[in-house]
Amino acid sequence: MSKIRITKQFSFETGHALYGYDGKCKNVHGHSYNLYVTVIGTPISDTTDVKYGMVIDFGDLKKIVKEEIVDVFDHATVFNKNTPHVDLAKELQARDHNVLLVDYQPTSEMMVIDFSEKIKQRLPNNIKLHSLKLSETASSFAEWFASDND
Ligand SMILES: Nc1nc2c(c(=O)[nH]1)N=C([C@H](O)[C@H](O)COP(=O)(O)OP(=O)(O)OP(=O)(O)O)CN2
Ligand SMILES: [Zn+2]
Repeated sequence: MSKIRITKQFSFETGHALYGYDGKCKNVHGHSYNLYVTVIGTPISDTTDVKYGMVIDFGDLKKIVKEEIVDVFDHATVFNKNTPHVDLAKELQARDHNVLLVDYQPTSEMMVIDFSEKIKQRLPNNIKLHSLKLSETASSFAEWFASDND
């Protein structure tokens, strides 16, 4: 049976700031992120399986990505916890804001690496993460490919 790639798109609104950056993105601001998740596998060939003909049910993929990423990042503001922004984060958290402290500079590149690790650990053994595309503006995106990183 052929290997097939399937893709599901997700969107979420997230704030961030790039501490130490030499441009406007050092300021706290937000993006309407789009995330394209592509997995690869063989469509189920067992005619008695309720998932017959599917690599993975889009709904099952949605559940994984929603729990690991969308529900965590949507309407949160992301700061690098290794920078003085941690003080700002603590102040916001004390005022009941949804703040996410991460162990990296929250660029598209670093976020997509983080997302790849989170999604990979939730996929069934027979399904492989093929690639991710994360766009933060209409003209800017970062991509992760398993083939570049295995
Ligand atoms: N390699 C990266 N460069 C920049 C990132 C990033 O994640 N990776 N992020 C930013 C800012 O967070 C912000 O996204 C600005 O990006 P940019 O595409 O420059 O946004 P503009 O609105 O200026 O884009 P135009 O569509 O060209 O107006 C900065 N750099
Ligand atoms: Zn930005």
